[in-house]
Amino acid sequence: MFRRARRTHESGPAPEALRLVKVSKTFGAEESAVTALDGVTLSLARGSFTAVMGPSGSGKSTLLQCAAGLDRPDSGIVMVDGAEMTGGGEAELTKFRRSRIGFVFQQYNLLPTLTVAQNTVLPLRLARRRVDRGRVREILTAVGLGDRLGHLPDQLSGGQRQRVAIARALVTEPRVIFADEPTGALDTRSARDVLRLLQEAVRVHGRTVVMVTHDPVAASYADSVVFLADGRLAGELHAPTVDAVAERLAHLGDDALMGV
Ligand SMILES: Nc1ncnc2c1ncn2[C@@H]1O[C@H](COP(=O)(O)OP(=O)(O)OP(=O)(O)O)[C@@H](O)[C@H]1O
Repeated sequence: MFRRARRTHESGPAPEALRLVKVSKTFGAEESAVTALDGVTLSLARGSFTAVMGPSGSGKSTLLQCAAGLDRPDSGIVMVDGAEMTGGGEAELTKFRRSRIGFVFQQYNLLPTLTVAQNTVLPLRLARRRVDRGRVREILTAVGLGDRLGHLPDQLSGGQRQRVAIARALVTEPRVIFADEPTGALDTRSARDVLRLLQEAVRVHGRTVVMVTHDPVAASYADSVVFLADGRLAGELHAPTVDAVAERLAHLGDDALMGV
């Protein structure tokens, strides 16, 4: 069962959208075991935009997958919007994801035989929720695709496809949107459009966004950056600039090389 956390004082800190407590995940067994996450504890406020960065293999995608309920940690607790996600069965987890979580992937993950509008409403259909066509048109217009509702994905550019994916993530009004390298396959200008849309989801619509990226420019659109190294948190940077992020990343590399 998903347990709802008891309310604490009204005047307490900003409500949390996401909390991870000592989350660990190991792949493989014995000699071939790889600890991808090693006791990660993290708390993100509602309405925040956080980038997750770190060297290749540091556990970023695993963190996102576990936090989003796409994978299960071996131990630890994941709470989304005050409800614990790590307890229930598969059906319950799916329901939980559909109601509270949106996803944006590097390769868009659109269904090729469905139109832009049909791809966008897919999460509503899967959750058997009502489709408000006016609202769908509004969301697609907001991402700059108001005149592409009937197009198929292969009639769109990469940037346009990613904007459909963002519309699809927004349509269920999720608490948290997880984005795994959302600009990894895009040119600079399309990447900027996508990052601005994610920023707008946070600033205008109060969503919480967690984005894995390798790119210091992309990370600079976030409110803060958390760094991972060897499956552990390795620092945080608020109001990140491109230079500050790049410098911190370079030092993470040094630490890894020195085996720190
Ligand atoms: N399904 C899996 N089976 C076995 N090992 C895995 C699996 N997924 C991840 N790993 C291992 O766990 C570690 C962390 O991987 P993860 O993909 O989370 O890192 P990452 O920081 O996202 O890397 P990258 O930046 O290269 O995408 C790596 O050593 C990886 O090889």
